[in-house]
Amino acid sequence: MIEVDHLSKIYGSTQAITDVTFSVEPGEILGFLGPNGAGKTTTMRILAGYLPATSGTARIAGFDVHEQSLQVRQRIGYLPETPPLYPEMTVEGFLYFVARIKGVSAGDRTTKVKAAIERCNLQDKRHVIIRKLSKGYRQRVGIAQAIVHDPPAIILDEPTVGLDPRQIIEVRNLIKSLAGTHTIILSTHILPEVSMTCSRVAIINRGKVVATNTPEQLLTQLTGGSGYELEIGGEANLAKQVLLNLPGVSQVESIPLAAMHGYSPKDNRAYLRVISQPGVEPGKDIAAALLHTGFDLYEMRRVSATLEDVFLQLTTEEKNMQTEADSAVNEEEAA
Ligand SMILES: Nc1ncnc2c1ncn2[C@@H]1O[C@H](COP(=O)(O)OP(=O)(O)OP(=O)(O)O)[C@@H](O)[C@H]1O
Repeated sequence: MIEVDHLSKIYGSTQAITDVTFSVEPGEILGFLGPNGAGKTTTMRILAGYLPATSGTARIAGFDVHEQSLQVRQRIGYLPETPPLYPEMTVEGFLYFVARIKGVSAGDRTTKVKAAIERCNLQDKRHVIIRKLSKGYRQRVGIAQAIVHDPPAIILDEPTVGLDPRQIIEVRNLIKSLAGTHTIILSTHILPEVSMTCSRVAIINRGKVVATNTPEQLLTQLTGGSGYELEIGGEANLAKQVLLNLPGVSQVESIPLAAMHGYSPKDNRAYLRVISQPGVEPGKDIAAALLHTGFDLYEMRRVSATLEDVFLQLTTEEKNMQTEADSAVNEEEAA
């Protein structure tokens, strides 16, 4: 239903997105997840036909977002980061207005507006002026304007930002209720939003899609399942060599500072995460090998990888690689 093929966008000298490729199947909710500045809004605006790409193509229901923007706009609902509302209109008046400009025929408008109001649970507010609504209700009106012409595809850019926890749950439930009959892209920087709402996730970092999969498969693909976190006394690289030689150990990495929940790092200690092969329990061997080779073992605990680990791993590795590349360029320039 939505096909994005090698999209890139350059603003002046800023490369906002590079070679972004993914697709969304009919009825699916795809979470488009990335840290601030990753390129989510740029991608969403291109898909909605509001911004031309520098290169690449995107198709919605078979129509090119740039070449056939009129057909595309009839087939998508778009909720930008700031909903486009007319504050002096009533909820119902505004939805009639949007239905008209989205090309809903006069005969169909009443049914469509009524359906959008019911779907977004706005019955009590239909005659209220938008300016007087709370942020949560305004967001519902934003979603109602996106779906009033009953489009097959919906693009939501950070739909729960600024809402209180109760409103967040309501808006997430509303989005989930739209899946199946609609194809949805939900852009967000909030991890739990993806695990709670989406069937698949594309992770974007520094303008590039670094992974696309179901949340469960991302965990298996990138971490191989569960593992252990260790706090040891001694040199991290030596310990990594010792541990990588053990049967059942597939990966050993330093825990990034940002992911050190519950640890306050101390000098001369190393903090490692050991990933074990699925179905293997190498805990006893890890402890024995470390003590045998002269390391102190201060803490060892079993951990199940979370989507947060995967997200941090993907977004931190990319950053590290980029920092290394940047410093290589700087060294070359200095030489
Ligand atoms: N109009 C613009 N002119 C120049 N640079 C821009 C423009 N819009 C975005 N950028 C840059 O492009 C990059 C991607 O921005 P974008 O808004 O798409 O990211 P985002 O993932 O939506 O971030 P956020 O979650 O903070 O909204 C950033 O480096 C941003 O500074």
